[in-house]
Amino acid sequence: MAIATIDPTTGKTLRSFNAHSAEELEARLKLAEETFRAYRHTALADRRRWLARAAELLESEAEHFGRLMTQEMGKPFEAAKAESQKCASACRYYVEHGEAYLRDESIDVGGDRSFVRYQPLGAVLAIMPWNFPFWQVVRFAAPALMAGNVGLLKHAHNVPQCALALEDLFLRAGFPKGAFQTLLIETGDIARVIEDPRVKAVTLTGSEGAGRAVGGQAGRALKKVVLELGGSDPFIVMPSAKLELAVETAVKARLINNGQSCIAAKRFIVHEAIYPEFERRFVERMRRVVVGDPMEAKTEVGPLATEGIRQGLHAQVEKSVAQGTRLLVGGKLSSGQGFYYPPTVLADAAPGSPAACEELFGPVAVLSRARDVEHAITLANDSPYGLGASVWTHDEAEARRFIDGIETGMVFVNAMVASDPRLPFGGVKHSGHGRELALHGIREFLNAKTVRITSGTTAPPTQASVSE
Ligand SMILES: O=CCCC(=O)O
Repeated sequence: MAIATIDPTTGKTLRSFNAHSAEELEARLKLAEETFRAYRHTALADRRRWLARAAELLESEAEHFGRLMTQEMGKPFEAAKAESQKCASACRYYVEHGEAYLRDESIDVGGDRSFVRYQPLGAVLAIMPWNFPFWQVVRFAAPALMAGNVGLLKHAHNVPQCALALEDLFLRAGFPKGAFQTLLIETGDIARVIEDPRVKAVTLTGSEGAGRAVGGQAGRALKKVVLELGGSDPFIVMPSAKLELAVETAVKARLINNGQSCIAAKRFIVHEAIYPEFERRFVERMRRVVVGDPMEAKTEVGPLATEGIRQGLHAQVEKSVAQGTRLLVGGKLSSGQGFYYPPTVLADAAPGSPAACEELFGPVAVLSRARDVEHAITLANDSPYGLGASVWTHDEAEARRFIDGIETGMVFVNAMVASDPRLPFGGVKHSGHGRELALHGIREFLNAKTVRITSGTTAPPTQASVSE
């Protein structure tokens, strides 16, 4: 696929980029390795200073970065500026907590001194998606750079200007040349980079299919991999919920980022006692959503990122309806220019249809009814994915049951699922493995080295005591 900026509001190609030649790629891999050798010994105080400077730039240039994001993938401009600011908060989080997270950790084994020392691994390849073109990258890069790793970014083919701006950002913030580099390479070259001995680990945010490919390549090369894949998050509403707030949040949680977020709520599971009212209000609100130019402040939903995504989503909707799923609003392709898709509500997904089994990566919601808590949990878990879940109830026992019973990496009660630098982020099942952000995120790409220091004066342990 061409590495190019294609305006999703018009379909016009604005800028194209050549992929690196073999020599250029080799030079970048070499630089990454050489930089790591020195970078891993840089003072934590220096890394903190550079990261703090990156945060300042992300804030002061939010307008410029936001414009790039909107131009390349169509998210509303206000949300794009907020994304740049959120990146600043992730940098500041690791400025504040990184040093403590990297400290030796003592373990009391009685007598001897034992501890875990956390050491960086080296160059980490980050394969990142277009949907949050800054946030997905910075949430990997901030902890990785703080920990003394160096980053190699293979960004999505449709956000090259964001990718280059990120390399430039870290350089201007003061990080040494080579600490964070963008690789303009084709998807077909990723396997070669993963296999390269100078690359020590891989992180991917992307589709389930990409996860299988990259996870397989990293596995064959025996390299650590973090996979943050798709999701089909349930949004469960019980009778004790505040209905108005639940409906308002449901719409927001479905439409965030033009509906293209792994943690967007996609399946709305509503208790039968309140279902008719929920459906009425939800459909009414979805009908009124303002779709349009993402640069305009009043726009709630802009275009999808590519024509392929639009066609793929529409095919999922059409197939689901043909199989018996009810269509309540939307579901028609507009004839004008741009990759727009109308906010769409489906209900009672036909078994086996895309609406029942697949991730819908766009502004399409699927409603269903639950008889009680256990039925709601069964419906929620009836998905290959396990990323997040949002549960709306003011009954504490019910909330506890949902927290225990739902098979996801994250459960939010009376709130939509959202990432936060302070909270670990990641999923189970086909949503991937490993965690980003918080303490868990920085520890993913570290060698947790066990150290045990004895006095050197006692006899070696017997086999029996060693295996105890
Ligand atoms: O697409 C998944 C990430 C969304 C987020 O971190 O807010």
